[in-house]
Amino acid sequence: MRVIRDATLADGRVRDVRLDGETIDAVGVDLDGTVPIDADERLLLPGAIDAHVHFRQPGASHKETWATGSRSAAAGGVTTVVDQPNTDPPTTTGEAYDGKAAFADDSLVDYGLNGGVTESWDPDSLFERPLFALGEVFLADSTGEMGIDADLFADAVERAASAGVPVTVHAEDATLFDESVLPRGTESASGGDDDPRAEATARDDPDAWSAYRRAEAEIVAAERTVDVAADADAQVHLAHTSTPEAVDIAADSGLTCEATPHHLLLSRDDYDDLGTFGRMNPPLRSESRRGELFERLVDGTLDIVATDHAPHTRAEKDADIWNAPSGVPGVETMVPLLLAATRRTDLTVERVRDVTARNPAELFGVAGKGRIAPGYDADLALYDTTDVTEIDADALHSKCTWTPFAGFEGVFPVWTMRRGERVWDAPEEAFGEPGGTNVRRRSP
Ligand SMILES: NC(=O)N[C@@H](CC(=O)O)C(=O)O
Ligand SMILES: [Zn+2]
Ligand SMILES: [Zn+2]
Repeated sequence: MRVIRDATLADGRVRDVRLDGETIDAVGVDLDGTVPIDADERLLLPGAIDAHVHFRQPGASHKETWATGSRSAAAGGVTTVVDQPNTDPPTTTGEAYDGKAAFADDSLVDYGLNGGVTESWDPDSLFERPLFALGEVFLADSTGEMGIDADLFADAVERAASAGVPVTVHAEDATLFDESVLPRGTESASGGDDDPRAEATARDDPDAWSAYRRAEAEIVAAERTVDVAADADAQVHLAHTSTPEAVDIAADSGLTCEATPHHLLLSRDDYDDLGTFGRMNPPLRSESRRGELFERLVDGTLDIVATDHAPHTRAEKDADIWNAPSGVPGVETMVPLLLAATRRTDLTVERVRDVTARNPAELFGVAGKGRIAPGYDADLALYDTTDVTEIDADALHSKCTWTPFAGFEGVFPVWTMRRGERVWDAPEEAFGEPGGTNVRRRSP
């Protein structure tokens, strides 16, 4: 059996980790084994579970594919991804689920597939499939225009609850967006010559996106989601919460929530550098809200970090703020950014382990993942925490070829293992073979 020698675990203990095929056999000191893999006291983390990615197939393979997206994941220490339903066709029927599952065969990492909700969804066939979760359920339009109304949302949450499937929610209330900042003639409320909105308030600077999809729209939608979850007695998770208020609402009411690296590390102050490449939903918030969100990462209030990896091409993003698509890539830079942050903030490596692996596995019930312990999958990534690099878009592997984190510090994995198989070897710049499996297809 192979033994990873002298790995430093997140809590600082130095241990050997013995592998039996795809599984961790033992964690201990001076373990016997035939094939040694030297960790040299570098940091060994459980492979991260990114519960929120958009890998764009079917329908938009010019932005990302399962092959490119999953390589980007592996090169960032992520060994499981959860794909969202706003593809083309949307994953709102059993047939669409099966179609996406065929694309996911190309995945280098393990995965879950979510089901989505639109007026024309087919819950009967959809819930026959092994959904990772129902979601993200869009309470406002985002990429894919899958925003739904309150009644359908309540129905969908009830269906999920009776099927025992968790629900993840994109919580923004479009009726609270500030249309006064829109240019004349763009939205439903805009009229002709008698448009009531003052010319002076219309904006076209990138920060206008944050002014438009303002924080209150998320906070109110989060509150409404709490009520819907309680009525249905459902397990509900708030996706990409961008405000400390929404995190607190979740924490106080039995919901769980996630934050993205971009909402934790970027703010409205960064539009000067990012321009329209900084447009995403929910949008970047004030620097003070960003700081309060980061505090909730550090202090344990936040349940998980997930990336909302939402690639669009450079050409697509290079438009005015009202026409650029929403979303930024992130699956490859999540763990590297968080590990680098442990060097200059109060964030601990144990917390990074928990929010990227242990907690997502526990709260979504992912069998056999999220821990370095006997019986768990050998999903592992090794990091040299003294090797801090400056993030460079050219060195990343997403098909979109850009990152909002260029120039940020990152600690990237030396290698990444998916169920015992090396899927990324940084010194060799070599990927393994596809072979990712659907985490909901195995017996618990
Ligand atoms: N976050 C985004 O701005 N965009 C996402 C959709 C989403 O998660 O809302 C995308 O798929 O492009
Ligand atoms: Zn979303
Ligand atoms: Zn998303």
